[in-house]
Amino acid sequence: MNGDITQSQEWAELAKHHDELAGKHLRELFAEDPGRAGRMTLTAGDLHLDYAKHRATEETIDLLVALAERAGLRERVSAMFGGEHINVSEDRAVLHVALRMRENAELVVDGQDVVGDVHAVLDRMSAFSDRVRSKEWRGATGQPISTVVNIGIGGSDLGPAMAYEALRDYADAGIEARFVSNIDPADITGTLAGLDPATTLFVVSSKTFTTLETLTNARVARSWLVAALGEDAVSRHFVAVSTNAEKVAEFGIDPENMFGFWDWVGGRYSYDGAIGLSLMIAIGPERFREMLSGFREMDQHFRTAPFKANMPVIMAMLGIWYTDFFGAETRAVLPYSQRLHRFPAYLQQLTMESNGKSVRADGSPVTVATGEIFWGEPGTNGQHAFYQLLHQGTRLVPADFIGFAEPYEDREGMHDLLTANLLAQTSALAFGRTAEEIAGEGTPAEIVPHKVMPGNRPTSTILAPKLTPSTLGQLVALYEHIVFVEGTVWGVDSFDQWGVELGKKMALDLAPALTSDEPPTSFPDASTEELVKKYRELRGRRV
Ligand SMILES: O=P(O)(O)OC[C@H]1O[C@H](O)[C@H](O)[C@@H](O)[C@@H]1O
Repeated sequence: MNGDITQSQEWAELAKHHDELAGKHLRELFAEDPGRAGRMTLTAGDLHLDYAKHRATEETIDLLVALAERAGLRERVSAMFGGEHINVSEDRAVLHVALRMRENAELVVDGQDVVGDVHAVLDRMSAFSDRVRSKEWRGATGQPISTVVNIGIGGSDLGPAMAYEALRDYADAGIEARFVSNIDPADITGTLAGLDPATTLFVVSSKTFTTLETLTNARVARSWLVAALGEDAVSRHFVAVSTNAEKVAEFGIDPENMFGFWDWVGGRYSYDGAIGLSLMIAIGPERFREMLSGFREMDQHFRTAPFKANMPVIMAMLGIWYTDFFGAETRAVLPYSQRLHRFPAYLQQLTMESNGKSVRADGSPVTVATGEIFWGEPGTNGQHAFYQLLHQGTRLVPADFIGFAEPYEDREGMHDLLTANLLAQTSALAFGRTAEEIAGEGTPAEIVPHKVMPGNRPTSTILAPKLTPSTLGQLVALYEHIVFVEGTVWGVDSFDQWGVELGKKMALDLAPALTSDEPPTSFPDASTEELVKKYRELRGRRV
């Protein structure tokens, strides 16, 4: 819908329903309807979702689905998959879903054979990965590659870094991947530590190939390599992933060794394409394609399942429910999988860069909160750190718990203990413990209030058989589509990120004030002036 969805009948009905439901405890909801535990579940591909522990009834779900309909979600989904320019502020199509379409699918957008081009790049990536993995590709001294270093930031780092960590059990060619992103020199220093230039391959990943951090790190890596092996070694040790062939050539990387993508893939939606090259080298093209089939499975589900049985739609609409009706500020993502330890960080960019917007796609201001704040850590570590606030704090923090039935490798029953923790936490969060229950255990009266567990804290539980390339793809696509649905309801452009531009430009403008021999004379503001002076003083520069 155009305009302000909060003015719709559907929104008003949800507001009214919220007034009726907000005072109800999950204990009551389960007592009134014990069958909800069996009914409020969904399956998509290999993922099983339990959403019974939400402060919602079937009526809530109906009303939320009606809101999604009202927002025009159906048409928006067709528009995205059909290649319409739904990224309006940049006048671009939004086609990360094309990165995993089957080779025989057809999609021509703005005169471009999108699927053909995607598969041509995938084939080149596969051929290159195979050469590196089979040791046919050799470094300048004739030695095979043992470490791939991805140099990128944001979407050109978080995706492949998260996925490599998630799938490192599948890295079977003896090739380690490392990731460097920060312009803090400590990052590249740590990344290069212990590496042998002769066996190191750098993948410089940048959609624009203009990003300060990435180009700076790439230059440092280049000097490190050249110092050891000479200028001629560069072409054997540097490849690039970018949409900008000209800048890649300018940097001195042979366009033959560049893997492309297109402006219709947003950085944070890009690791299932060429940005995933370092991951593909580590786990192999076959596993990478299994991951793509997982993405595809979720795409298919999202596209075809009725909204009431649609996992991304239900999870997204529950996100709207808590954000806009309960006033929740954040959403925790708690993977009970050490391998997913970078997943919350990855989701932070995916969700917050996409939906952290104050104006709608047409430029008009939004009238409700947008953009959930995602955060989290793997269980059980989080339990021993911040779960106290989740259980007994004053804030409402809806949480997504993610678990797997099979470990890649178990040790003395540890995996079952891990899962027992997940289940215990969601149960305690939902149902808590009353003062009577605690007093009944003989707890002294003055301690009882401290031990009361209020409960009524909502969670989703996602269970999958095992963390594999395919289930990872399903999981990532699930959240991509959650972002899409929420963005559609809020009416924002989930595919631009103008808010990060100003800071980047100001950093470039400010750099000379820090480094100049002469004390600078102009500053953006009085506070920054003081800080620049303090910094110069601490660095021993003239003030
Ligand atoms: O891939 P690049 O062009 O180097 O961009 C890297 C990152 O930088 C930007 O500041 C954007 O906010 C991100 O969306 C992007 O992923």
